[in-house]
Order: sequence, then structure tokens, then C-alpha cells
Amino acid sequence: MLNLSQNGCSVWVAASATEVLRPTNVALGKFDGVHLGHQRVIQPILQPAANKDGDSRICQDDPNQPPTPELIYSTVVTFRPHPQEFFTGTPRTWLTPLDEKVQQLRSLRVEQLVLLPFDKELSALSPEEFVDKILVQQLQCQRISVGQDFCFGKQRQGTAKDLQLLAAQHNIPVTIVPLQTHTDNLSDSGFVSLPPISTSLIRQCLESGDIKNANLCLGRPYTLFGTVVQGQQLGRTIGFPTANLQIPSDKFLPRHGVYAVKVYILNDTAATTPQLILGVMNIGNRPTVNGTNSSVEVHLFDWSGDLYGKQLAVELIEFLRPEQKFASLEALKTQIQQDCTIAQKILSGEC
Ligand SMILES: Cc1cc2nc3c(=O)[nH]c(=O)nc-3n(C[C@H](O)[C@H](O)[C@H](O)COP(=O)(O)O)c2cc1C
Ligand SMILES: Nc1ncnc2c1ncn2[C@@H]1O[C@H](COP(=O)(O)OP(=O)(O)OP(=O)(O)O)[C@@H](O)[C@H]1O
Repeated sequence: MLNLSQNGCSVWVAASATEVLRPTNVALGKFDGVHLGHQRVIQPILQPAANKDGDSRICQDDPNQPPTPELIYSTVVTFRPHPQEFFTGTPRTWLTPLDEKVQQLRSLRVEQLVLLPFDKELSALSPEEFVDKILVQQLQCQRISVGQDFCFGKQRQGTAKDLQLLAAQHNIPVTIVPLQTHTDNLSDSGFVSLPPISTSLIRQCLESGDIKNANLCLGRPYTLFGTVVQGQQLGRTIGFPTANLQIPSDKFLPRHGVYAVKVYILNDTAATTPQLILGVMNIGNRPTVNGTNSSVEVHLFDWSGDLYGKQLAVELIEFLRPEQKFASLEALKTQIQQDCTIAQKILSGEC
């Protein structure tokens, strides 16, 4: 379910050593997707939940101001750019671009996100130097949590066990979290076991249209956030008006094709809480109408109104079919009608 609680609570994002709030309890890794495995790694560094009388100390009116220094900051430490992007020079898309990652971390009660600049200097640090310079000196780290497969330092020489030994020299305890598979969450032992949850696995699932498994690994539906922009306005002529979405260019897009989706209009001033609207989405080039560029568009069931400029959150529930080139608009219309019927059944839990 989409977590939209704002409460004025924010995550302090530090993009340089001077901005870091210290001391810290640190979870280390890339954390793209903030999936169920990541969530387990984050758990040991969190402060106990705020009591009912007082909010967590990071809850304040101005999220741009650092919170009052007290105790130890629960901090996710990650890298910018993504190490793979640094080594290959190829821009990479994210399951959770920065805004989304911050939103997810906030919902987990993480207080600070540190974006270590991944450059030649950082990538050349030995495991010992990484612990001394980054974790001890820069972050004043008091506790660390990583997954069992965590590797760090020059050429990924250091393992989670090495981290434990090196950190022990500074009296810093390290929690090593066993790798989680999504079958851990299912009581039905009839499921075929998948490899451990990872960002790469979720990307593969989304690339192949396996939305169910992607969502199970994430612990929530994979969601596209976008602003509604003008399309060709052909949809309304075939009886299926669509909201065309402009998605941030660094967002990872799943397989082209048609999906059953749940949509929330985020900045609808008339509604106090975002309203849930069911619908269908097409991602693709629209070959039937000789579309040239890739587009993301949603048709909302039983809804009419002006959505231009609005921000939508589109939760992917199930992949229905690949995009096709139809011989006529009439044939496309018939197919979309069938897509809507199937999507309505899926979304209402009938199948
Ligand atoms: C549920 C759904 C399925 C669609 N499937 C296809 C398809 O298989 N092939 C195709 O060329 N276009 C497909 N489209 C895109 C339509 O061609 C597009 O909605 C129409 O051209 C209107 O575009 P416009 O909003 O830019 O005016 C689909 C659209 C929707 C909403
Ligand atoms: N399934 C999992 N169970 C427990 N810990 C995990 C799991 N996946 C990742 N971690 C840990 O969470 C932290 C962040 O993981 P990171 O994003 O670097 O890896 P990942 O999710 O496996 O992604 P990729 O597929 O890109 O390697 C690391 O400490 C990592 O070891």
C-alpha cells in the first residue's frame, strides 16, 4: 500500500562529510528499491519507536533544518553515483530514484541518508581505510548493520566478516543480517524458492513482467510517480481517454505492455487523502498509431475530469499482455475493452 504519511517528518540527506549529523548508527549498501532484504538490514540501526506523547526527534516543521542533536542518528549510508555507473560510465536507472528512496526511508523511521561520493579516491580505499576514514572519523559510527553478502573496499576485497573484525578494533558492533528470500514471508511451503531478494532480482522480474514476484520482494507494489502531460488526444476518440505520464528519466521502467494498476492522485486539493482509482496502464511505443517515442499512459475506470499537471502514483499490480500493432483503431479498441474487463476482475480480487 502506498505510504503517503508526511507528518512533517523528514530524512536529513547529507551529500558531503561536512553535512553529516554525528554520531551515527549505520546501515551500509546501495539500497536501491528499499526491498524487504534492505528493510531487515535497516532494522537494527533504528531508534526505538517514539512514545505516544512525543514524536520522533526528526519530526519538525522545517525538513530543511537538521534535527536537534541528541543520541545517535539512524543513518543509511550509500553511494552516488551508483558504483556500477562509476565503473562503466553508463547512466543507470533506479528502482527508487532519490526522492522515492527518501520517502521509503522516512516510512521506516530512518533519520539520515548519507550519499558518499563514489569516486576514484573512495573506490581505491582498502577495507581498513574505509573503516578508519569513513566509518570511524567521518561518521563517528557506533553500530553497523550489513547483509551477509556485503562487500566493501578496493575491488570489493572486504567481506561482512572482515568488517566485523575491523570494526571490533574500534569497539563498534556489526550485525550481519542473513540473506532473505521472499518465500520467508509465505506460510505455504508449496512455493518454489527464489534466489535471495536483491535489486538485480527485482529488476529482472520487472523486465520480464513478473510483477507479482517483484512486489513480493519489495514488500509493496512497484510504483511509478509522474506528472500528467498532453498526449495526442486520440484516446478519447476511441472511448479510452488516457493520462500520459512524464516519469523521471532515472526511473527504471518495467517491460513494455499493458498492466492492471491502482492509481492515486497526489495533489488533488479537493481530497484530504489521495483517492484510490483502479485502471489499466500501457507502457510502449503505440505501434498502432505509429507512435515514435516510448510513453506511459493510464486509463482510469469510471473517472472523468482534468488531470493535466497533476502528480499520479501508479501501483503496478499485474502484467496483462505485451503491446501489439493492431490493423485498425477499432481492433485496438476491442482489445482495450477486454484488457479493462480482465483488469477489473484482477483488481477486485475475482482472479
Ligand atoms: C489499456 C491500454 C492498452 C493499449 N494497448 C496498445 C497496444 O497494444 N498497441 C498500441 O499500439 N497501443 C496501445 N495502447 C495505446 C493507444 O494506442 C493510445 O492510448 C492511444 O493511441 C491514445 O494515445 P493518446 O493518449 O496519446 O492520445 C493502449 C492503451 C491502453 C490504455
Ligand atoms: N536479501 C537480503 N537479505 C539481507 N540483506 C540484504 C539482502 N539484499 C541486500 N542485503 C544487504 O542490504 C545492504 C544493501 O544491499 P545492496 O543494495 O547493496 O545489494 P542488493 O539489494 O543485493 O543489490 P544488487 O542486486 O544491486 O547487488 C547490503 O548490506 C546487503 O548485503
